Amino acid sequence: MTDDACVSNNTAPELRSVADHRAEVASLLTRTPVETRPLENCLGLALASDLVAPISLPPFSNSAMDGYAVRSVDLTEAAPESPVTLPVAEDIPAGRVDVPPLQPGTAHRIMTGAQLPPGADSVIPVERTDAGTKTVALFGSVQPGASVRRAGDDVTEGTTVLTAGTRLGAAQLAVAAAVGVAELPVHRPVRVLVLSTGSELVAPGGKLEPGQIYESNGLMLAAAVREAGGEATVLRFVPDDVEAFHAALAEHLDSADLLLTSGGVSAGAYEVVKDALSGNGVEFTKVAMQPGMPQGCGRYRDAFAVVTLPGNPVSSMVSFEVFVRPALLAAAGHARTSRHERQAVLTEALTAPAGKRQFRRGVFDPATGEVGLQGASGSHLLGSLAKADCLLSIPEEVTDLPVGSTVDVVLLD
Ligand SMILES: Nc1nc2c(c(=O)[nH]1)N[C@H]1C(S)=C(S)[C@@H](COP(=O)(O)OP(=O)(O)OC[C@H]3O[C@@H](n4cnc5c(N)ncnc54)[C@H](O)[C@@H]3O)O[C@H]1N2
Ligand code: MOO
Repeated sequence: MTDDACVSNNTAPELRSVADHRAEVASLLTRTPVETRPLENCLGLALASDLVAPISLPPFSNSAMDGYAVRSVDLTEAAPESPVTLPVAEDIPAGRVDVPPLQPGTAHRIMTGAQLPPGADSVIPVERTDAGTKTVALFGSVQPGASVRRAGDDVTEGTTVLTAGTRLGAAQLAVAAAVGVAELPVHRPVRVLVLSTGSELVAPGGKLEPGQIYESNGLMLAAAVREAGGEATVLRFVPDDVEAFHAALAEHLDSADLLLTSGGVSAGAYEVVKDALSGNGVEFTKVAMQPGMPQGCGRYRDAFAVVTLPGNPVSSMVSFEVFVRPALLAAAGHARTSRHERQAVLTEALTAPAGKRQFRRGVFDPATGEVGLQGASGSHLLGSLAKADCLLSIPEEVTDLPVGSTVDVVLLD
């Protein structure tokens, strides 16, 4: 989510703006240290310094096809009705290291990826030959360079192949391996302690009594942290004892960078998160946003950073997207901290509260550039959230959007 998506001067005066709260959350997390990891342990992490290619790719000129390495001048007269026949002097499978030069008037049988012999300038695919092994009939001419992958035509030795801050996904890890690098300097993942509170919560799989619900925020937030390249540990705490809450946190003081809580922060009589963290470095506030109004953040007893998210599942997830995800990515060294955003055409009318940035769930159609709403605005509508692939970001001053309006959408996948 870019800064522009949320900056507005039209925030309700008693509320903190989305941009201010996001900056506050981001300021709590410092850049994680750099460590060197084997490639297989780098998925999703950010590269800490530029990767300069120690070799070129391809490292040597090689064949793009299974066929015959030839000199194109030897085939100028070749045609389907009048093939040119050449002796097959060598067989070159991929991996052969002693490749003899090609003499004029001969062919080498060659496989995809095998070194092009000196003297050859092109490869004719086996389908355009009689596939002979002693002599071969070639049914057409070839251009110089045909079916040849030149040394260095992909990556040149000594050039930057990946820049610092790049997220290491499958393709990035593959190119590092292809240039022969076995380990990379990366920022250590941010370690997040995910805590959900609420005596109404029952672990999925258990039996529900009337008044109880299954716990879902802990799993959701831990998964969101992991998707953003962080490490998550989930803690569950039943809210009746502030001292027990502090004792539970004390066990993790040295092993977490961020405590992420959900629930227990609004105006109820039993708000353990608020009771335990107020006065211990955490400030609670209301942000001009819907869902996600009750928020809190700070530094717990000069140790880890704390972000308290509202308990309603959609509020929790949207708050994670807007405040926590960009901060986690920045702290872990990622150059790109925002989702892809674009403008889309609304297929149905909507209304939004004045003075608050509203995030509605939607489904975006990339073929038409249209977006439809997925469910109503209620912050308990987890079923709708699970079907959505984008958030519509509706500015603070906008209260009505008719069908056909242009709206900003944040793409979630
Ligand atoms: N009088 C007021 N009441 C409320 C206000 C307010 O300003 N004044 N704000 C409302 C808004 S907006 C929100 S959002 C919620 C936030 O409440 P809390 O963060 O204190 O969350 P809880 O009360 O603990 O829970 C809210 C809701 O979410 C469910 N929940 C909580 N944790 C989980 C979990 N881990 N897994 C699944 N579901 C969870 C919980 O059962 C409640 O239904 O407050 C409004 N009220
Ligand atoms: O503002 Mo609360 O976070 O929607 O329901």
